[in-house]
Amino acid sequence: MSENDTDVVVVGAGLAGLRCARALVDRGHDVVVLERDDAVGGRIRTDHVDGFALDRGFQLLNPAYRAVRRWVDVDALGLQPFAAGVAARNDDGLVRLGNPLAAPALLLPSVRAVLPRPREVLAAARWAAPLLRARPGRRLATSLTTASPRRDVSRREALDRAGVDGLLRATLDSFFAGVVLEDDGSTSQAYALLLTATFLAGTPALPEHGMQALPAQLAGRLGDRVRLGTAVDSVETVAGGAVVHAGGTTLRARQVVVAVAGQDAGALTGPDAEPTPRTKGVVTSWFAADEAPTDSHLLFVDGRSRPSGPLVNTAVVSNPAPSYAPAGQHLVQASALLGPDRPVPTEDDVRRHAGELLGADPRGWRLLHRHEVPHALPAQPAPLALRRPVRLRDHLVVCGDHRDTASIQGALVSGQRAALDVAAALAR
Ligand SMILES: Cc1cc2nc3c(=O)[nH]c(=O)nc-3n(C[C@H](O)[C@H](O)[C@H](O)COP(=O)(O)OP(=O)(O)OC[C@H]3O[C@@H](n4cnc5c(N)ncnc54)[C@H](O)[C@@H]3O)c2cc1C
Repeated sequence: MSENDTDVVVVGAGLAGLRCARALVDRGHDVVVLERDDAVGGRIRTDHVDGFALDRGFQLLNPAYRAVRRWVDVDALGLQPFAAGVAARNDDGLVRLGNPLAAPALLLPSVRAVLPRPREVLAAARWAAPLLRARPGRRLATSLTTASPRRDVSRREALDRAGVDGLLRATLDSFFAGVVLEDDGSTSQAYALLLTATFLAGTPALPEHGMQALPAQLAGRLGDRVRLGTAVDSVETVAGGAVVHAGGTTLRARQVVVAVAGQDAGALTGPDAEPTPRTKGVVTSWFAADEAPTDSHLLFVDGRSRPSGPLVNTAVVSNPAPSYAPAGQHLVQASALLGPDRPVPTEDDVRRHAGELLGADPRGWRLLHRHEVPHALPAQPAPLALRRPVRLRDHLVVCGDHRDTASIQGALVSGQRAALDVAAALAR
């Protein structure tokens, strides 16, 4: 045994790798985490520009995620909640729809928006009915996916079958486009319902010091077990363990956990890796404004019959999250889909569309930065595969959001599952 030997090497310090490492350390194992980048967080990083906090791609933390409630000190993050709803620009103006239980101020606007549309409301209720039918006492995710896995269809098909159209369809479609990063309705209906339940259970928010505070908190408990700036070149399983090559260093461990994003995993796990998951991209433009374009704390979407594009959503982030902008300044995010057939939109188009949705003149806004994230999320088509195996072979385990749901919740759960599998193997 060389001096480098350890029980477990975890490759990657995103949420999955950090959760996995922490669970193993708590069980008394020696763990080393190797991270390629100069900080932990993976897809959850925050840049600080001219006093503004700019997350690398707009995203929100829902404190209702079970994994977050269980493994994150939510109070320490100083969460700043958005309003629990959306503002949809439609052909007649702006409507505000929300969960009145979480945001009582949205009760009247929501009632006003849906009252003239009883048929649409009934259809939307039909679409969401499986949420009500979920068996009491079972986890919703399990209920939705194991009750009738073969019946899971795309969210487009489910909405069509339920007859959802008009304003509610346009609002649901544009809202989901920004969450699951596709606007063709290809995401699993079971996953769309799971997300809906999570949005009803909790209000998405931003930590006081930016989204990166979340992985930073998880890493803080690991101390110098995390080695930054260490890109792993290869992982080799050998008799009794695995060997990890990183730069000039070789590390031998009894178990290795590859906790990198799905599109990068195959290069390290070798020929028996699962097929690389299809990913979806997003580009977020961040603007500074001297005047708040609106005082709303909502996310704005395009619910018009002919959306002008290119944005899936926009928001004045500093309204709900004042810590994201210096005093007297305002921060606007504007996000568009990114992919092979979705090039980065021009700044003029982004500015125009954000101005239309927010009902403001965008000409004075200053572009602070544009984050292009081509592999933001693994696709979640139907039928939803909720729990993919984490053990690839003896001494080698994988985790990451590509093993569970494409979310903060999924990444944390996959890390925990990997840790339990590794702990069991170490005990043998
Ligand atoms: C723009 C955007 C918006 C999102 N919005 C939401 C949202 O609102 N709500 C939600 O729940 N989820 C959201 N997500 C998804 C969520 O952020 C991810 O699911 C989660 O962060 C994935 O964590 P992970 O640990 O699986 O992977 P990653 O974060 O990708 O971590 C993998 C780590 O491995 C490292 N690595 C890769 N290769 C190597 C190597 N060879 N050697 C060493 N290290 C390596 C990487 O640097 C990285 O740190 C969003 C994601 C993005 C990008």
